[in-house]
Amino acid sequence: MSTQDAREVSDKLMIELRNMNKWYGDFHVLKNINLEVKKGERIVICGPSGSGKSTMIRCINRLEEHQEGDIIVNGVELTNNLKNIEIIRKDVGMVFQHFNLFPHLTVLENCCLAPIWVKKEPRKQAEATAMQYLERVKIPEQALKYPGQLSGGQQQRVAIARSLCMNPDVMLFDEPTSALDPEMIKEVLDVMIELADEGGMTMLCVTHEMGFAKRVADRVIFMDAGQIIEENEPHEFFNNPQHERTQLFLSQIIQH
Ligand SMILES: Nc1ncnc2c1ncn2[C@@H]1O[C@H](COP(=O)(O)OP(=O)(O)OP(=O)(O)O)[C@@H](O)[C@H]1O
Repeated sequence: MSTQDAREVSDKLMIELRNMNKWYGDFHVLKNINLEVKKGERIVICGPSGSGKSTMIRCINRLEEHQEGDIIVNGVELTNNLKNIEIIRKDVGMVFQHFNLFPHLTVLENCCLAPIWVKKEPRKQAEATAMQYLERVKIPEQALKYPGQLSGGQQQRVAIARSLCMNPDVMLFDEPTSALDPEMIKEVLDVMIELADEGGMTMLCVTHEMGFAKRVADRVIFMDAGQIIEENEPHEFFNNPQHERTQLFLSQIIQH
């Protein structure tokens, strides 16, 4: 565990992937994935382009279906018949590379949509909660603007606030800074670091921001060609990578 905070990781398993396999047609994209994530754990997933990182986290959120093995989220086994989709949508928040905000809704409306329609919260309560989270990501003054009127960094902070409004147990981040201009990356990473430091939230982040990984991750997972090749706590992962594919990957990326 990171030494920067006193956050506890509980023994409760929040996510379990057991011998999980997925194909796109004939293409075997995820090969026998086994992963256990404890409540409150913060995991960074890295690896070369096309190695299956996004597909793996999209399976956890039911945006993709797996064909073999088990995925259990917060004690609920995910089947491919959409039966559990509502539970997963409430428990698991996701932040995407391209923000995925609704352009025709204001920031506040974007944040309130799911709490009102999925959780059946009264509008006033949903708006009050949304304003709290917009304050937390430091853009309450943008509440009545439309996404197109905001910078990329601001839009991504709205996307994070929107996810938090559902009060999820797990947050999945799929390369949340890779579509941002360099000067906006820090403002988004700072929000993610704050969220991580508060503790309690289980976080899985696909990112190549290795400074972020060193700062907040309890565990770094390296994927290549659809497999988890190596995992370790950050200091060991970066200073003593075991697998030659990990060594090659780390030698090719910029580390801050
Ligand atoms: N809907 C799809 N149909 C067919 N193939 C797909 C589909 N989505 C992804 N793939 C392929 O699956 C592989 C894994 O893709 P994925 O996006 O999970 O990788 P990644 O590690 O997240 O890559 P990146 O870092 O570039 O986002 C890639 O070869 C990709 O082309």
